Amino acid sequence: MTELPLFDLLKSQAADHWQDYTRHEFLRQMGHGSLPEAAFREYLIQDYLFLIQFSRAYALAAYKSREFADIRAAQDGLAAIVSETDLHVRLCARWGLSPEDLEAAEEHQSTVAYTRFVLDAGMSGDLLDLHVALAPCVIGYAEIAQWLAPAVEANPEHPYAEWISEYASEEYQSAARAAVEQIESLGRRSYTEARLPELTRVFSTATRMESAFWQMGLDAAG
Ligand SMILES: Cc1ncc(CO)c(N)n1
Repeated sequence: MTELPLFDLLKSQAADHWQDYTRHEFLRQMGHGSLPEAAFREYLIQDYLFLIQFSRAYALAAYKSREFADIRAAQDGLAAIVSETDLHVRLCARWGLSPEDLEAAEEHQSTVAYTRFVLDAGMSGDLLDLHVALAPCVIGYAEIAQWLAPAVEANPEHPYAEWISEYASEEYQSAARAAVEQIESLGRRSYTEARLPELTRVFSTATRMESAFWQMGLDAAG
């Protein structure tokens, strides 16, 4: 058993990386509304490709499950990811990009690195390893949106209102709470202290890959 809930323990082990990810320069500029559209556009196109691979990772979580409770958690995670892509399709349509255009885009190395890392962590490990690799994604975005939401409340014309509101929505926030609960549930069943270094490595790597994903957007705007 751990003293802290497992998710909090992992977050504290990776505190510096978590801070870099959830308070990244990309997000500061987004919050101020000064993020160049080119940065957001590159990010959003790559994120669509990212979500295809993340859907596969949730499907892998279903495959790795032995109980319906875990299959349902994977199904709910998969459904949340698939419905998240409506945002991407809607926003990209304004730039004249269709879902086919998005799917035809070339994957950036940051997208390949992050998604294949998560899939590999899941394939080579057990269900807890996989959910730990998935955790920074949904839980981090929920935290980020809570941080940025006041900027939208102060300015309904905020250029990134739609994106921020999506992740601040009750639906997304509750998906993030379910992701924490799933980690705790798996932790109760299969966490041992001997697993902490490897779980920390998986969690930290995924968190670092999230920062690299924001950086890819910033780099695209020069
Ligand atoms: C890179 C990345 N991380 C997390 C999320 C949240 O689902 C997302 N859409 N993209």
